[in-house]
Amino acid sequence: MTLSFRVRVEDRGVDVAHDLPLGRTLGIVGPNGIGKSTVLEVLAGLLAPPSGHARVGPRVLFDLDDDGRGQWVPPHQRGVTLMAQRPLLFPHLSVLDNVAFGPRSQGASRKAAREAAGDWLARLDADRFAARRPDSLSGGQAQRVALARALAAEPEVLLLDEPLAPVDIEGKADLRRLLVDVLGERTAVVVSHDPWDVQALADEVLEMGPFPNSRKSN
Ligand SMILES: Nc1ncnc2c1ncn2[C@@H]1O[C@H](COP(=O)(O)OP(=O)(O)OP(=O)(O)O)[C@@H](O)[C@H]1O
Repeated sequence: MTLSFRVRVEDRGVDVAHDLPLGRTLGIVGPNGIGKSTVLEVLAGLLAPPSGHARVGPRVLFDLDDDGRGQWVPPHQRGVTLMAQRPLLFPHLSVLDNVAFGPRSQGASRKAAREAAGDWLARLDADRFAARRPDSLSGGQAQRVALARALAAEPEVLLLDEPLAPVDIEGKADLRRLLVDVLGERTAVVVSHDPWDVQALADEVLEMGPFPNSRKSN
């Protein structure tokens, strides 16, 4: 069973395909502006591509022919969570309620959602921020909270866009270790500029080059 996709967004010069066995992590690398974030946005359902397909095992995320006809599943029904480059936390909610948002919107009771949020924050060593508002956090702290929020939604596929970019050099090694731990047996796609991060986190690498793309696996 795989996460298989072909993502084509011609006006952004993007045309890539990959088959990733479920439970593994794909690293996407390539120069600025080549379309790495675009691939994640399409998989998450935030950007509707003109054509192409993506499946998680037998489950279709989208499957569109060259005329754009076919199936397109909306973001909240995909079981796919994107942690974007800038952690987009809700400013009016506490850290705990930000993380509880995913389970809550999936139908968990307020108490159960908060418990799950507390557990994830503890696992990411961020439980001491639980009562704070996002605007009082540093970039690295906010990134841990954003990661806890993404994981608390229990996605089948986790997409991470430059997860270590806002973290300073001291915090990087710690967060990288946590990521290695939480990515474990998870199906994930990680975009990163940093070869160390890719080496540490990814089982396979998709290298995006000028259209048409080049590919490699390690
Ligand atoms: N919202 C948008 N509307 C139109 N074009 C966009 C939009 N976002 C990105 N692009 C264009 O799509 C192309 C791919 O951008 P994308 O952000 O996916 O690249 P990237 O590889 O993730 O870049 P970086 O490494 O700088 O984050 C670029 O040419 C960019 O200018």
